[in-house]
Amino acid sequence: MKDSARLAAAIEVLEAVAATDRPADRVLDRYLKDRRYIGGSDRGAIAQRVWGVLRRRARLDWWIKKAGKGLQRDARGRVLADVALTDNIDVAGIAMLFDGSRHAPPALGRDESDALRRLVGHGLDDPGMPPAVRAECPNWLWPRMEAVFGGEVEAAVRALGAEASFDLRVNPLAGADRAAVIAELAAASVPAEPTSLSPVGLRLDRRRPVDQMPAFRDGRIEVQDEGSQLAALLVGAAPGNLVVDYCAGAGGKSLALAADMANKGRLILYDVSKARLDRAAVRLRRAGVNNAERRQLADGDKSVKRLAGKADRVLVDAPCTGTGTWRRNPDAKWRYDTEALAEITASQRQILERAAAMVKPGGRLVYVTCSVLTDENEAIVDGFLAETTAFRAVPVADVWAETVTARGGPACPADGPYLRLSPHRHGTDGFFVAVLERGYAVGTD
Ligand SMILES: C[S@@+](CC[C@H](N)C(=O)[O-])C[C@H]1O[C@@H](n2cnc3c(N)ncnc32)[C@H](O)[C@@H]1O
Repeated sequence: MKDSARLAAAIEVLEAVAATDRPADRVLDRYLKDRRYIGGSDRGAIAQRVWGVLRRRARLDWWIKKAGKGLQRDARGRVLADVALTDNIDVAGIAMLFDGSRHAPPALGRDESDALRRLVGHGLDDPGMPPAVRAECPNWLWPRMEAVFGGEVEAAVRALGAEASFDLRVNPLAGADRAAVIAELAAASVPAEPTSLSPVGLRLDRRRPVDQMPAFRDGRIEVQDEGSQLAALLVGAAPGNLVVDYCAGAGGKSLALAADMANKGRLILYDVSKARLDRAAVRLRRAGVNNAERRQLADGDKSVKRLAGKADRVLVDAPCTGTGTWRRNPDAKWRYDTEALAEITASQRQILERAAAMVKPGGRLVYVTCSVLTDENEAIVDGFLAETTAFRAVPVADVWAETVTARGGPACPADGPYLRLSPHRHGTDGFFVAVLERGYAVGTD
């Protein structure tokens, strides 16, 4: 493929991303699957441009505005600005790539050439950019990020948008042991190190097609961010427990809960999405889990009511804005606004209340999001606790000592009632975890 055809393909993918709610990685996968004739290095170049433009979007848009008329804030405009600002190439060179020939993008217009002339020679960063633009943060979210991260806000938000690490969880249910898996991967020339916080994780040097490896096929490893591993460990699921994973999705955390239960007791996966629960089934089978039930939620679900006051552990991995996963989904940050946030927080509060009813006296309700925003985290949990006397927050350092340090992990990196993980501090995706315990005596509301 010529460079011009790669750029045309990147523009097509970015247009498709803008036209759908599906995550960018799915859109890109589909695009490439439908075009199997595209070779490996071309795929890499297309993906690199697509991810680069998505990660640099705020700064590209700032330059597009500055360049005046000629470039639009759309897929073509952003790719043109990206080439001008990051490829060290002049306008004549860009015109050779955008020449309208077969497989190339349509030829440059005069206004486009003029606008590009105002960009060429500049780098992507500029001292005149507002901090939110420099950090690639949507404007409406910046004050919220400042409230969470204070003086570290720029470093924190930049890290949220940088490239993600690639982590695996080792699965003892399938007979895996961390040191043995490291040795096996090393023999296949895949360097892996133990994760620094999770006692059951491995960090690879970069993203790898692990689904081709025997350790993945026979369920000894799973792809899971270290932050997600920690959230699951903090649930403290134990053999013989009744554990409910109330927003189980495709089962990422259910797999980890099942491992902690050693296949003893009952693990119930709920979700509103049948497609996700179906994907969970495949993963549960591969991981050797045989004590899990999957249930699609419907309104007024009787099976939830039957579990009232029965569960030892209920995990609520709530649907959220995903600000903590921008490293993996850079497109997601542009999909929300204050209205969408208000809808999400209303649903989080409702889900937490429904899930709470299933917890038995002495049992625990664990609320998790992969967002760093106070609206979705402390505000939800504190609002819930303010209206019930049945639950109290267990300080996260206490839970961590029981569930992470006791398994060979380090001391808790946080104090206070809740845990907030973020890439700039912990090298994980952004996560929030609150552990609430139902008392035996006081209030049952
Ligand atoms: C953060 S994702 C779960 C990820 C999953 N726990 C994992 O570790 O892979 C949130 C899930 O909540 C589900 N969900 C959305 N609304 C829900 C509701 N009202 N009740 C239960 N689950 C819901 C979504 O379908 C989605 O799968």
